[in-house]
Amino acid sequence: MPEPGPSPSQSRLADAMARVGARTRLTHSEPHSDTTGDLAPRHGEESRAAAGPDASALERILRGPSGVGTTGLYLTRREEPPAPREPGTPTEGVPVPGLYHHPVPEPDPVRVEEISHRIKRWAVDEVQACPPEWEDQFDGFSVGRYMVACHPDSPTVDRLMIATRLMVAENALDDCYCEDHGGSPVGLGSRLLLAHTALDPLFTTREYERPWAESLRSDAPRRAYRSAMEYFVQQATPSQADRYRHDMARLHLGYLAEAAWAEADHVPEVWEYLAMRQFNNFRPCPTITDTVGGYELPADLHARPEMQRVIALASNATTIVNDLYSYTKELDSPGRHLNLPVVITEREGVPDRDGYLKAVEIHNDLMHAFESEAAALAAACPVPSVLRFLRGVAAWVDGNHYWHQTNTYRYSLPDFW
Ligand SMILES: CC(C)=CCC/C(C)=C(\C)COP(=O)(O)OP(=O)(O)O
Ligand SMILES: [Mg+2]
Repeated sequence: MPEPGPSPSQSRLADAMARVGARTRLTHSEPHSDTTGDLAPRHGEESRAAAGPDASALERILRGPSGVGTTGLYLTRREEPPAPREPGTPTEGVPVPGLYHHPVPEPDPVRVEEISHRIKRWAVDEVQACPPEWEDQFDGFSVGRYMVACHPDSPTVDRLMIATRLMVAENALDDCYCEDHGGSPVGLGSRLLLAHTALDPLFTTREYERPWAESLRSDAPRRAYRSAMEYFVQQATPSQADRYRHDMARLHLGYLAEAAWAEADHVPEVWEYLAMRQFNNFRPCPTITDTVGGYELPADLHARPEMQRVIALASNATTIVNDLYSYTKELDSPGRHLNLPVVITEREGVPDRDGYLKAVEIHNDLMHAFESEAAALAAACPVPSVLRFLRGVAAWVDGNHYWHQTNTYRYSLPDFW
């Protein structure tokens, strides 16, 4: 059976590789940003060897192994292709003008419906994380559509539910501890640490383990974290579970920095904000793409500096997308809600519109850097699990943009154009 043609994310990596091959050499040391604010090539260690393979070679790599006897190299394949969008079906919402992004096919409505039904039952009945007064907001979040769009290679609904429960749990904690469902920076550190033990358990004496275990049932975030993590570890390898715990510790550290600035009513420098947003970040979502897909990126390949840089760049791009689409919602919320356009405007003394448009440019620079680095890594390390993981991260980036653009229940664009 002929292999399917390259998906958007595969073609994108191939295009980016062509750009990398034609551009100045990238090196393997840490990033060094120059005065232009672009992600300049990094200084230090030896430059990368001669330009990488041409785009067609990379497309062949990214399509993965083909021919007789290679099916087994794909640990899992989707049961059915995503349903094509009916011609002329308008997608809700419009993309931010000038935002570099890749449209995605409309998520399979059958799968969206199934996930939406299952996750509502879990949130309402299984973990009591969604009281009746929050149900409209829960439905408006459209988490089923979000996750189907972000994990197009998930072979089963059960595996997709792993990501969906974690997404709901992560947002429940953000809403209840940090945002508009009773959130506060005061005492956040204690609440976050105790909730984190639902992911990264306490090991202590029997006498004290009992009250700890009881505490995990004491509020919606902890019930949701504990249950979602239980389902996750049933399908994840120990190294995937450890990766996720590490990424969630990063997230919670980011929440604490944001809370410290809120308590002091402090506006950070732009670079300080970008550093915080690299931790208060969607990272724990794309990095489970292999668990959701039913394969594993080995721990040693995940730990490579080049892979860590790709993950950070992709995750940063996804999170600045949130800053851009949630800008008006956050302007309308009580107090000052920090996001990249607001911090640029305040710290660089420019009008709101200019701050917003500069944030768009920063997002675009991050996206181009992600794609170039991912393409270079794909060419340098064409291991099937690496290629599939990179495609999965790229798909998460695209699906995340699709969800932000189309969630007109939650987001609307400023009138800057
Ligand atoms: C799902 C997940 C891991 C979230 C991590 C951090 C987070 C809550 C975001 C990146 C979304 O940011 P924000 O708090 O601004 O959310 P909204 O703009 O209210 O959607
Ligand atoms: Mg936001």
